Amino acid sequence: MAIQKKHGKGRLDKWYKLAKEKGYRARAAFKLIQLNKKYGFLEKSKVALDLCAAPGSWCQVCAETMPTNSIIIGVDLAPIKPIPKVITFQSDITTEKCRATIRTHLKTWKADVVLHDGAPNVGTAWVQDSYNQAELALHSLKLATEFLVEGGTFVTKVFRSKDYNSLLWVCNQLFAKVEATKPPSSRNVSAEIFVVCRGFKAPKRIDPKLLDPRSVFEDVAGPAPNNEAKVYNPEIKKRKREGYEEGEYIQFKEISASEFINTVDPIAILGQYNKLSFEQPKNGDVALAALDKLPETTEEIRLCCADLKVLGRKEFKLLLKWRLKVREIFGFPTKKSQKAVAVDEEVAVVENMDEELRIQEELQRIKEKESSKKKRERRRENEKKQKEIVRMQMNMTAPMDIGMEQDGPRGEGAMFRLKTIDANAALNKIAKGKMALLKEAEKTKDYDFGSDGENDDSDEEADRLEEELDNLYDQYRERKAASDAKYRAKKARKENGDDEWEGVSGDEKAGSDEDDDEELEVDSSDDDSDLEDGEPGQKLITDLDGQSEEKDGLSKRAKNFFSQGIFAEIPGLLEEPESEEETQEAELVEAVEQPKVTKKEKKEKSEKKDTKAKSKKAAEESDDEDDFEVVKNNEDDDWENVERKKKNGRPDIDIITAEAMTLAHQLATGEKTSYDVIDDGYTKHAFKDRDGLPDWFLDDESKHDKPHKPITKAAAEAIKEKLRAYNARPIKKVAEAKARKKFKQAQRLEKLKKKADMLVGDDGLSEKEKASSISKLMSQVKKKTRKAPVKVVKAAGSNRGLQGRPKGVKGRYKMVDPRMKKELRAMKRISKKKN
Ligand SMILES: C[S@@+](CC[C@H](N)C(=O)[O-])C[C@H]1O[C@@H](n2cnc3c(N)ncnc32)[C@H](O)[C@@H]1O
Repeated sequence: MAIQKKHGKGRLDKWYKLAKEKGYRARAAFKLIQLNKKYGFLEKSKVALDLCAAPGSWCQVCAETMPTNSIIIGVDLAPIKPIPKVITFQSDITTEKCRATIRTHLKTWKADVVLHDGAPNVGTAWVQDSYNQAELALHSLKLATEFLVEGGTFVTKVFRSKDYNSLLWVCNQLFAKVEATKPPSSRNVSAEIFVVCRGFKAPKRIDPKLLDPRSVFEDVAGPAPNNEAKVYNPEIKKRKREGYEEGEYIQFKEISASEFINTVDPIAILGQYNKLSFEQPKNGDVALAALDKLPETTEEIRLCCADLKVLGRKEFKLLLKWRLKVREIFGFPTKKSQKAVAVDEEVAVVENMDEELRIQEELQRIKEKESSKKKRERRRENEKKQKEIVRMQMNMTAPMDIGMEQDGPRGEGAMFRLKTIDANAALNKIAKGKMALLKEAEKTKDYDFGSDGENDDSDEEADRLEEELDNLYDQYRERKAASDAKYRAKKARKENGDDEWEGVSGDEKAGSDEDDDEELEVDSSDDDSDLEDGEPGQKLITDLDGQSEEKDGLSKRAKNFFSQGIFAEIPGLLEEPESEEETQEAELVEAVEQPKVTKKEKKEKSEKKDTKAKSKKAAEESDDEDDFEVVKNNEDDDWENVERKKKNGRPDIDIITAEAMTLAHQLATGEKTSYDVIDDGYTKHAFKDRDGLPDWFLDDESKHDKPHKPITKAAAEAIKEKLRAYNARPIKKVAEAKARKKFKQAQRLEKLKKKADMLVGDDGLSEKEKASSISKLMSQVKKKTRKAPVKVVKAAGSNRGLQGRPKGVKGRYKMVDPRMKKELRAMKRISKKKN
């Protein structure tokens, strides 16, 4: 069966597109629209309760279909973004609290319609994993019985599972009409089915057992066992109608109706398949053609064959009877005919049955073996994934490792074999494993548009896996961000439009990421933020250091850095507003526009290339480590051995700066031409196709896809110098205290200046007087204001028990208790005596 791609361009089906067009939050909206078209329950409802409503497309449909001023209440584990005219809240529908909240919203009203589209395992409902779909549906039914008005409608989604019939039975006890239907927008391959229950009977008393998952799903008997199977294989176990295997809700199995007639185990077919098909295969099936034409193959039989998973006991009986009839017509052995033959040729029949039995057993054995092997494989894969997730949670691995370790059939990583994972149903298990991890992120996550949260569509599953991986990666980044002050500082600067390195190397920046700026980033960012708070001391640090203003188009830190002595010889470095990277870029553009190169320049270029190649070769010879590059120039000794140790796998920003400096130097001294720079720009990474690649992959790639550029000794020295300067800096508190002191001094000086100016401008004073007053002022500033000593006040007489300042005491004081003083003295005396 062709499964629609849900990734890239071809991922979205028509319902998705339509939902997007119409502004619905999920394509699930169309399921309700179609159900309502068939049964028309919304138009006449004034109060609707939507259980498991996130992201809210059903609420949207209710709001636009129900009469104005209707009351619509939506509840979900996940938050629902506000919808006009809809009351929404976050709660678990299986809890008492949820019930109470609904009650407060509904007050004394009753709901005309209760909707339930819940699906555990999906969306943010990880915590509810213990509840399966049927249990959730039963919980919603329980709420419906409490809030529905008599004659009201209840719509619920159910997966065709072993509990399906039990649930239907319970619905039948409570509603006048119960119909199971599958709207066209629900995919065929999906095991979901919608049960529309109309005419709520509103019984005065409901047996609690009726709505208790334990009793409902255990006590209600399944369809009666088939006797015919016993005839052929008395050993065969009692048939279990389990519906879809756990986690394999997406399987849709179809078998030809003629095979059902032929089989010796009709029960197995009825249990395992979804449909008995009357479609002729390409090579033709005579028996099927005949079967199709038989009057016994009635319309009812055909209907039953169309969807075996919704059949009840009665329908199964009907199909089995039909099979027997057809077998008789076709002359196949039946129970009756075998009995007749048994009278005449007893031995032969026994032999026949034995043979059949043997085959049956053999088949059963093979089947069991295969399924247990599959299970084992699945478990192993899940365990592996689980371990990886744990490792990732502990920051032991990058998210890219997940799913990449195994090679697919065509050599691709497991990551790209979403369908395989899907088919193995490993996804659900993985998802369960990641519950804890995802819980948090899922809480805040926006519902993915169009993925309406069913765990039954293969492409949705695949989409979910991808979403999960994306989420994991986002969480990984968030966690990193949370633990990484540098990252936060950088982010804050970015938001303030003050990203220092933006202009220096825009491209490098993406790759260099958060750790690049090292300590400098932390400190300076702190300073910056403090400055905003208006702390004078810190403002002073920047001001006094002369870093606060941007000049010449260079950022303050870059300017500071390039103003070091080492760059003095390089002409035009500070004046040039453009960074090296920008220059490169501009030159690249220029090169594209003017591709012609003069002969002289070409020659120059090839010479330079040779030199470069030589130096590279020398470097390669002496370098055998991946993250340690030694670059040497054979001609002069101006090159430096630089340890290109990366920080957390990312290139060091200092190295990048050094490379930029080197290039600037080379350009300034004419060692390199602009064409060399252009040339260097054409690496194998330059024109990489990044379309459709996930973020985490691109992020990781960008850490390693930068060609190493040479670094001169001078540049390396500058880096070392910079680091030395940073290391020599006092700790922040000391620096702050010093700065505060300086600031206060400056303030005092400013005050003094003002006063002195006033004195000078005072015409009533002689020059001598002016001079003496100014020198007085000066001495006052210099004089240290001594703090008055603390006055000791006895808490005796009128001061005893006094609260607040004693009379006649000015300045700082301390109350002392004379009795305590005496007692202390006495104690001392006694201890002395004892000694
Ligand atoms: C298929 S989505 C519902 C889509 C919704 N009908 C719409 O149109 O947007 C299934 C929802 O069931 C919710 N859910 C699952 N278990 C739940 C629970 N115990 N209580 C509340 N919501 C639950 C999930 O959070 C998820 O959002």
